[in-house]
Amino acid sequence: MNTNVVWHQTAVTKEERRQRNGHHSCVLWFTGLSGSGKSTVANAVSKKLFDLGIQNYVLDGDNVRHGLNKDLGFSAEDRTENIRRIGEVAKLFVDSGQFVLTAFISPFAQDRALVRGLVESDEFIEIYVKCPLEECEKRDPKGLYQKARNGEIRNFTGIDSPYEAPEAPELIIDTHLHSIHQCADQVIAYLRDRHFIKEDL
Ligand SMILES: Nc1ncnc2c1ncn2[C@@H]1O[C@H](COP(=O)(O)OS(=O)(=O)O)[C@@H](OP(=O)(O)O)[C@H]1O
Ligand SMILES: Nc1ncnc2c1ncn2[C@@H]1O[C@H](COP(=O)(O)OP(=O)(O)O)[C@@H](O)[C@H]1O
Repeated sequence: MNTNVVWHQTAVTKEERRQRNGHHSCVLWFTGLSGSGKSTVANAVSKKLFDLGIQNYVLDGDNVRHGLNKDLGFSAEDRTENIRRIGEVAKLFVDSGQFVLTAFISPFAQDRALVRGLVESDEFIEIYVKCPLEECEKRDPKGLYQKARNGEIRNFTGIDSPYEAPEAPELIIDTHLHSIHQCADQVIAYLRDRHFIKEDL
């Protein structure tokens, strides 16, 4: 760590940004197996928030791994570093007064706990995108499970790399039981219940 670097207080505060935006800011942390529906539901929620006038942005596993984290692979160490960096980016989004929706497998409970600890307790909502492995394999939107089963990809989550399901997430959405629209509405209902979305919106 560089001890000559000091945190610079910004001229505009998080509270002032929230007031200008007319809403709170927080992390919606989607976690689940590949193909469980993280990206699909996060984007559906993003659109609904956008239509309500809520500033938000989706950070997606595939996209971030093309840029910021293109030096990282899928070993346990690299996944941990992947999530740590995303957590820091998510924190900046919260500071900017926006909702940030993250769609990463984030298979390790300890890594998710680390991110939770980066922000305030009312700024982190862990959403377990629950879907049985068999269903994810059936969907196999990118054909990666097939490759993992054929031994063409190693350390694939759910096949030969572990996924630690959240023990106490704020929300669980069962994407094999409900439609995309229903799952997105479940997230929006949670946000309304907890006043992350104001009553008049
Ligand atoms: N070995 C292995 N295991 C899991 N996933 C793999 C692997 N190799 C490539 N992919 C593709 O990368 C996406 C997962 O990236 P993440 O950054 O979300 O993973 S992690 O949180 O660091 O575990 C994941 O995307 P999603 O399907 O959107 O989850 C896969 O498309
Ligand atoms: N209820 C649902 N929620 C989310 N995705 C669903 C649902 N039902 C079917 N799907 C399909 O499952 C796939 C999920 O893929 P994706 O969102 O990329 O998952 P992930 O980001 O978790 O890897 C998509 O093809 C999507 O259309």
